[in-house]
Amino acid sequence: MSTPKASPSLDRTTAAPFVEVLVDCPGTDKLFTYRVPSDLSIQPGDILSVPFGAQQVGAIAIRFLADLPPELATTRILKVVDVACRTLFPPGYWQLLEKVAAYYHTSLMAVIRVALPPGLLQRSQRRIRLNTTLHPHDINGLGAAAQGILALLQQSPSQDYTWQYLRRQIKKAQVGLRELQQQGLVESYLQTQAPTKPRQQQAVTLTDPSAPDLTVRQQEILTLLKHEGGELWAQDLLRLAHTSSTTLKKLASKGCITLHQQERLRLETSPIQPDQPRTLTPDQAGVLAQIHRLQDYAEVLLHGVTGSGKTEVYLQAITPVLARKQSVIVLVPEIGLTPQLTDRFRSRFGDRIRVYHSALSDGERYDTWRQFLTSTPQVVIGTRSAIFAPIANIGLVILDEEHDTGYKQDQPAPCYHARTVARWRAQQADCPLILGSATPCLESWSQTPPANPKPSQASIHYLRLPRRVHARPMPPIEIVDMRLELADRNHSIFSRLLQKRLHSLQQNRQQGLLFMPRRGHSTFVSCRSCGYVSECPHCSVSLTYHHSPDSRQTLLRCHYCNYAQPQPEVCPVCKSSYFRFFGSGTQRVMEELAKTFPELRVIRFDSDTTRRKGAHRQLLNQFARGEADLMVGTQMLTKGIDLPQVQLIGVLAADSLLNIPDFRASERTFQTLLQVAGRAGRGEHPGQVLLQTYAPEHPVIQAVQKYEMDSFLFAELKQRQEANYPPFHQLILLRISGLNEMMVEKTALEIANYLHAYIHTHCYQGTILGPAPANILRVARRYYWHVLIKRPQTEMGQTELWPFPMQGCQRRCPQNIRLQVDVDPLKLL
Ligand SMILES: Nc1ncnc2c1ncn2[C@@H]1O[C@H](COP(=O)(O)OP(=O)(O)OP(=O)(O)O)[C@@H](O)[C@H]1O
Ligand SMILES: [Zn+2]
Ligand SMILES: [Zn+2]
Repeated sequence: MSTPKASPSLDRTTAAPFVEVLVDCPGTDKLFTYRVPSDLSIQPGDILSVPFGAQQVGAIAIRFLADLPPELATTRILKVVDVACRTLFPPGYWQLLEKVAAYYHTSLMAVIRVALPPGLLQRSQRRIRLNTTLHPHDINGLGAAAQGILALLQQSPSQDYTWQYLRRQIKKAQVGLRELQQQGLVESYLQTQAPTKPRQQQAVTLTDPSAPDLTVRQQEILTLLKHEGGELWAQDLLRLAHTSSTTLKKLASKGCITLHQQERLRLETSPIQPDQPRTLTPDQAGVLAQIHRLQDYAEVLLHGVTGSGKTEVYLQAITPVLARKQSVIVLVPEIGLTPQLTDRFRSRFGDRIRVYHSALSDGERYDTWRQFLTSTPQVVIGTRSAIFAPIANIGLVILDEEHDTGYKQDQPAPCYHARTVARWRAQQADCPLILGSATPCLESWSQTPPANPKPSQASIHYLRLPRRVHARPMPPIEIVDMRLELADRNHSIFSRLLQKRLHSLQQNRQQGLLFMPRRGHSTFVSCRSCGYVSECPHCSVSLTYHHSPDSRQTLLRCHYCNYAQPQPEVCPVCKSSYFRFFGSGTQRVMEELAKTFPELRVIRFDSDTTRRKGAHRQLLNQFARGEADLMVGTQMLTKGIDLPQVQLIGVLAADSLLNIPDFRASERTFQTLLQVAGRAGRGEHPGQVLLQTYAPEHPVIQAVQKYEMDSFLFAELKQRQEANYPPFHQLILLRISGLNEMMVEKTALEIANYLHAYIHTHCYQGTILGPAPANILRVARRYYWHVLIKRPQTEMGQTELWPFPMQGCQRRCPQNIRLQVDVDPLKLL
C-alpha cells in the first residue's frame, strides 16, 4: 500500500523567465510577478529579496511563468534581487498547497491564507554569516565589495550580520554577496525574529552561589535557584522563595545572580504534572503493535468505543517517532476539546508540544510558527488548519475524532477537509496516518476490510478497541417517549424519569450532563394562536430568544447576521398574548432547572459562555473540581470530555437532530448520541443515559440504544449506494450568491443548464441537481442558490473522476455574482 515517496522535485527549479511571488505585507492578496535573473536558480518556497516600492522586501516564490499574462505585457517587470533563504519551508510544502488549490478549485492565494500566518516574512530578518573558517587564499581574487563584507563578518563575534547592516556599510554589497555565495564562503538565511513587541519579562540567572557574607535567607534563595536549574522567571522565584524584589536586587549587587529582561514566548502553557506511559490493556497493546509495524504511508482507522483508551494509544504511538527525531501532527476537531487533551500530551511530552488553533492571538500564532520552523522534533496539536504546519520530517499524522464535521471548512474558500489534506501530507511524508473515532464516518469505514466484499480492495487498515479500559461497561441507554409525557399532562421539558434522576444526583454526590442538540436550534418565537414566527428581515431564518442578564429587556436575535430586536409583548399579527419562545435552547433549560431544581448547581457550556479566551478550560475545571452538579450544553458536550465522576447523561430532544434536512442526518444523529452517551460511566460507577424523543421507534434511536454499530453502518452504506450519495458518488456543491435575487437565480439556472449540456456531450455519468434556493435563502443581504453535482466514484478517490469545468461555470457568472465551489460538502443547507 505504499506510494512512491514524493521527492522535492528538482526539476521544478526554474528555467522559466518569470516568477510569481507572495509579498508578505498585510493587505496584499495577490501575487506579484518578477523577472528571474539568468544566474539565479529558484524553487517554489524559496524566500526571495525583491524590490517593492522603494524598499527591498522578502517574498515567497510561488510559481513560474513562461510568458507574461497579457495584462502585464506592457509593464516594466522588475528583477528578483536574490534568494534570501532556501530552507524555510519543508520540501514538498508548496506542492501540497498547490494540490489543495487544484482539488478544491480555489486560488492558491486562498490556500496560502489558511496555511500561513500573516506577516511572517515581514517580521523576519535576512542575515549573512560566514560559512567556514577562511584561509587567506580564499580571499585572493575577490572584488572589493566581497572583501569588505568578509572583513566585517570576521570582526563580528558571531561572524554574522544583518543584510541591512552590511548593505549600509559596503558599497555594491549586492555584487559582493553574490560573489561570496558563488564561492560558498557565506550563507544567507532568514531569522524569524522576535515580534515587534516581544513579551519581555525579568529573568534571574545564578552566577556565583558561593559569594562571602550571605545571610541564611539569601543562601536559601540561591540554593532554591540552583535546584531549579539556575534560571527562573523573577516572578516565579519570588513566589517559590517567598521573597521580595529588594532581596533579589541585593543578591544581584553582590554578584550572586543577574537580573535581565528576556523574551517570554507567548505559547499557551499551564503548569503540568509530568506523567508516565500507562500499562496498556491487551486490546491497546495489540493495536499498538500493529501500528508500530507500519512503515511508510499507510492509513489506519482506529475504531475504539468511547473510553477505550485511544488517546493512550496515540501517545505511545508517538513516543518512538520522536525518538527517531521525527515530528508528529495531531489534529483535534475543536478548541473546546483541546485543553484536556493537550494537557495529557504536555504531561507526556513536555515542551515538545506546540498548540496551534484559530483562537490564538496573532502573537501566539507567530511564536508557534517560529517554533515550527526549527528542526527539533515536535508534536503539533491543533485544529484543522494545523495540517498546514510547515514542520519538516513528519513521522506520523493523527486525526482524533475523525468523523467530526469541524474538520471541514465551509467558508471561506478553500473548503478543504483536513482528513483529505492529512492523507496527502502523510503520502508526501511517506508515513502512517491514524484516523481515530468511536463513531467513524461512512467515508472512512467504507474503505476498511469489514465494509468491503473484496477486502483486497480496502485501502484502510482497520483496528478495533471493542471494550472500555478496565472492562468498564458501556452505560445503558434508556429511551423516554415524550408523547406519553404530554398525554399524561407533563408539559415540562424534563420527563418524569429524568426529574427523578436529577433529584437523586446531588444526594448521591454525582454529576450529570444535559445535552441540547444545538444552541438556539428550536428557540424560535411563535404565536400559539395563529402560528406566526418571528423572522430576521435579512436572512429568512427565525429569530431566537435571548435574555441578557444585564438588561431587563428580552431580545430576539438572528444567528446568522446578528440582527436583534426587542421581543414584542403580543403577536404582531393577531395580537394574542400567547406569543412566546418555543422549544428549548440551553438558556431555557437553565431557567427551567432553576425553577424545578433550585438546589442543583449548574454550569452552562455552550458557545455563548465559552466565547472568552480560556473559558472552556475554566468551566471544565470548575466542573471537574465538583463545583457544580450539572453541566448543560450543546454539541460541545459530546466531545472528548473524560471525567470519571460523570454518571448521568440526559438528552433533551433527540428529534431536532433527526430532522435536520440533510442526507447525513441519520449518521450525524447516530454519532452525536453515541458520543454524548460515551461521556457517562467512565469511572468506578456505571453511568446511565436517558434519551428523550418523540420518535422512539426510529431506526437510529433503536440502533443507538443497542450500540449496534456494524448493522447500522451497513444499512446506511446501502442507502447511500441506492441514492448515489458519498462515498459512492462525489458531491460538488456550487454556491451562487449576490445581492440581486433575480440575477442570482438566473445565473444559477444558466450554470445548471451549462453543466447538463456538458455532461451530456461528453457522455459522463452523474447528475446535476438544482438550481434550488438555499434552505436559508438570504444571509446578511446576500441571496444564495445552489447547484449540486454528483459524479460517480466506486472506491473513494480511485476511479478517474470526470473533470469539473470550473472555468465554464465561472464564465457564466456576471461580475457581481459570486460562485463558490465546495468539493465534498458537508453542509448542504
Ligand atoms: N491502559 C490504561 N490503563 C489505565 N487507564 C487507562 C488506560 N488507557 C486509558 N486509560 C484511561 O481511560 C480513560 C479513557 O481513555 P481515553 O480518553 O483515551 O478514551 P478514548 O478512547 O479517547 O475515549 P473517547 O472516544 O470517549 O474520547 C482515560 O481516563 C484514560 O486516562
Ligand atoms: Zn398570532
Ligand atoms: Zn439575519
